[in-house]
Amino acid sequence: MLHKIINLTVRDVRFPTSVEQHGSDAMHTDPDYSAAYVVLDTDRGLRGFGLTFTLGKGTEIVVCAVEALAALVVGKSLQEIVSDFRGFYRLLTSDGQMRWLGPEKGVTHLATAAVLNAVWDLWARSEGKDPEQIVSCIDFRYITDVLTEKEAVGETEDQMQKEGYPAYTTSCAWLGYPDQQLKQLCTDALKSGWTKFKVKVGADLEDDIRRCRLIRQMIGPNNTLMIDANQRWDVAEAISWVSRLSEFKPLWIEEPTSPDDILGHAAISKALAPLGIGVATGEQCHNRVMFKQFLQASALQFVQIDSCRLGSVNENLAVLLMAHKFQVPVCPHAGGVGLCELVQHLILFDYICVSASLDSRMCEYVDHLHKHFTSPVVIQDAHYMPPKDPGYSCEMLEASVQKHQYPEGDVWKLHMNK
Ligand SMILES: C[C@H](O)[C@@H](O)CC(=O)C(=O)O
Ligand SMILES: [Mg+2]
Repeated sequence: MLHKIINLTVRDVRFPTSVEQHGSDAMHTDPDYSAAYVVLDTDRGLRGFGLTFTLGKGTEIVVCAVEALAALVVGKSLQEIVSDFRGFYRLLTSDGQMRWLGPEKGVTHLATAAVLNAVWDLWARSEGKDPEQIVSCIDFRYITDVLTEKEAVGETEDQMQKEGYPAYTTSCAWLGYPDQQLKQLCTDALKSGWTKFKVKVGADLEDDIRRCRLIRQMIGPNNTLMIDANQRWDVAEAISWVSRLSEFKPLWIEEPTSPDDILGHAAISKALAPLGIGVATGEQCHNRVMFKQFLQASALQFVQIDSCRLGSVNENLAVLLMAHKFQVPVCPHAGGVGLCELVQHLILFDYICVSASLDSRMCEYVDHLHKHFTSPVVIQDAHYMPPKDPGYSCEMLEASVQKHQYPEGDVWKLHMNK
């Protein structure tokens, strides 16, 4: 356990997913799935791998922010960190100068996530953990009015090894896919056992009606449909637009408006409840304090944690526990590179140690870029199977990193010369 961290490297790794419109939505029309990829080296040779997800441009800014945090990590031993992980979390998020850039939001928080994801990976590779130890990593400051440490430790049975955790797919219906591709992908997904599908909406109502009709016809009345607008609308517009799509019976509308508008989400939730449509959000919810207020205001019916938007496992645990207290199901966001690999750990923890329920719960799956990881997710019959390798599953193949490093990797040299 006395692994002293002697070096932190961070690299800008980008995949040109926008070329084929993978990952496209109403607000992010040309996403290049990217990561600020962190490696921690220790004096005893053990390494920790972490990342935070970005969309191409701007990854270099996150890389700078990680570099600015490096001095707080390098020189510490793993034992020193995890014996007071809550304190270490606070050290990273409360640095007297750096916190001015956040606090606990935006680029600095994405950087915090990358660093802490690597620390968690290092810790997980070095030993096993129990729920009490994990809860001791959470900074309860600002949320004790709704959740205390005492309430936080729970237990349940583990059926996951046999059945896996239920998943839904977003990969059939990115906004930039033409109808023919959408049909083909949907046919293939149905054959592979998928029963829950998310469709991107929000750019053009007539297109949405056509695409939702197409998908609903293909999946039939009993499979589940979700729609995702990626923050495209104002509040009133969201209500009227989604009402027009209600005939397709979506389970939820995701990110209908600004991710910061808690009361707006509450108004949308209230208006759409009679139509049987819930509101899902979280992939751009900056921190546990925002989630606290979303829950307090009944502004969301599905909590979408994100392994890289929040301050790593530490802060995600706080949100899982608050969601449990408010009895709101957690359905994590995973649309990005490495997010499926990371978030599978969090959702398994939620089931095994917190919620003990699969009711209204499922984890997002996107079928992109897994081949670049040393321990890619395993999906069987539309379920995430528990990862077997030690660690947090976000180590990338070195060859992939080199090839996709921006701007010097071969992929980008080729791309820029076109
Ligand atoms: C830009 C990303 O692909 C985004 O569209 C992902 C997302 O909203 C989701 O997976 O949900
Ligand atoms: Mg989304």
